Amino acid sequence: MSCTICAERNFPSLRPSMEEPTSLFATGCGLTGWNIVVINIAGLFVLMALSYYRGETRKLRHIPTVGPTTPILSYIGAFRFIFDASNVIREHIEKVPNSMFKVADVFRWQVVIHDPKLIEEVKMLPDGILSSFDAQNESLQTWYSLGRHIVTNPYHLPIVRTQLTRALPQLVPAVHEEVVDAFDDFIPATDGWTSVKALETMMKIVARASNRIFVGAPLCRDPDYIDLVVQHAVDVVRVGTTLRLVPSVLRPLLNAMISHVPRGVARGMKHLAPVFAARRKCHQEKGDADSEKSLDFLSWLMEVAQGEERTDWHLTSRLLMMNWVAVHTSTMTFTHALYYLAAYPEYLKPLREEVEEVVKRHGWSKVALDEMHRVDSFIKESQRLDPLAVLLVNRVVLKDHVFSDGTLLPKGTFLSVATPKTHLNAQTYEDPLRFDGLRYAKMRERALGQTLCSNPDVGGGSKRKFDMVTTSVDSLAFGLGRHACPGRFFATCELKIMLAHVVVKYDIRLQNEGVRPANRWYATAFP
Ligand code: HEM
Repeated sequence: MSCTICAERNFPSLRPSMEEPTSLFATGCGLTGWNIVVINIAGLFVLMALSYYRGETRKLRHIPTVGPTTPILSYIGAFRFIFDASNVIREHIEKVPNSMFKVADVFRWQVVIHDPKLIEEVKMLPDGILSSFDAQNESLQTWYSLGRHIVTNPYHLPIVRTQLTRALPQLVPAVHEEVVDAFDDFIPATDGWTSVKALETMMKIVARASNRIFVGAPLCRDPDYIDLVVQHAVDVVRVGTTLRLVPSVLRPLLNAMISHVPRGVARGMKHLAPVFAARRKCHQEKGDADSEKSLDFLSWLMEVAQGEERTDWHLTSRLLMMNWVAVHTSTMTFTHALYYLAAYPEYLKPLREEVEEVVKRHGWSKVALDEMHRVDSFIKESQRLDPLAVLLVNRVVLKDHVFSDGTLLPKGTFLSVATPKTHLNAQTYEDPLRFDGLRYAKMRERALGQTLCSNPDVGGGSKRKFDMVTTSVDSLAFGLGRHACPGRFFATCELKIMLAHVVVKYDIRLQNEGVRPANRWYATAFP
């Protein structure tokens, strides 16, 4: 797949190859299509019998299904779900428009909610009824693939929510510097067009920019470290998806046999141990009052970690996990936006004008990013049409719960929210299938105009309502409710800097001009 960043201003060109899939999961697990089929067939029969006799089908009989529900036949649906989840979900929404439904995943039934009223209910339900952690663990066996210390002690979450988000005004210039350097390294300026593999190149740029605030420079530029953080995430997913195929009693053994994760942590320690040692030494000499203390995630982790979490091994594994949640998600999101930009180059001019005008007034700062409404709108519109997954907001029901439409979801049910229904709702979004890069900027202006007309003193709510960081039933790309992505404030800054840099520095076009490469999904893509 391809885009080009071009000659007009002596700019280089960015042109990813046509064969490159847009879904990381398609290649990311390191499994070929046939491997996936063989593994799934092997696991299929064991799980089919187990799940059927565990009575899951019986317990969820009252939830409509499109297609067969009997054992064996339901697995035809499950295989379709793996390779064509997006269309399976859309078909279900069309055929069962007024109620939740269930789809056969290879490993279980998955109940899908798409009615906006019920999605609001999901958002409000407490962790005691709907668990996000159990859903992550179930999908990717995080207990094994990441380690139980991460699952049982998620102390990184408040750090992402508070320290990272609050430090953004200080961090933005550093992220901008890293983005500029990384683009110069990977797509150096030339007089002509340069062909670039988008996903692969953006992955390295995102990994560098993210690690500038995770571990700081110069480590964020070390090619072996960058290769490790990208590869580690792939290993975690490969291990997690494979472990799901065997009964729980066999998982510790299989994990010990197939996991590369401990090897990844050991490789990471080679890079990180000297950094930890230097930071500890500095702390011993200067104490808490050190005014030159590094402002990065590693420092916050070292400050907050308790007990065994303070060891090099635990700190390294937590930093690799942060890379796992941050780098692939941001790369996928940015690559989609880049493809839209390449497919609709008419947006280059209005985006460029906005960036140049705002940067002239505020420099490359957080204030400037907050004023880049067109850039924000462009990425958000891309997320609306191409979120990370067709099903998001994954939760496990911990206690039997009756929804307001009278549907009972028994304990143990795996539920998700379908993105197409609300993201493509014609009542919210005019001409919803069309890509309109300035859609949210226009919606914001309209709402702000109306609010200011009715009361010139208000308008604060409208100001942020259409921003990328704001989650709602109509904008599910970052999830919803108390477990909505806490890293979205940082991710938004990083991706806006990247897009703003691309539009002022490059021209861009697709190898196959005007034709946006088709998406490829593995199951529902990212959890
Ligand atoms: C564009 C980039 C990103 C996208 C689209 C994205 C999307 C998501 C989604 C959909 C979820 C699940 C939300 C839910 O279930 O309701 C999530 C969770 C999470 N994300 Fe992100 N994410 C991105 C970047 C990041 C970054 C950069 C970080 C860290 C700096 C991060 C940290 C996390 C964490 C820690 C969770 C788990 C939250 C919890 O369990 O409460 N994400 N993300």
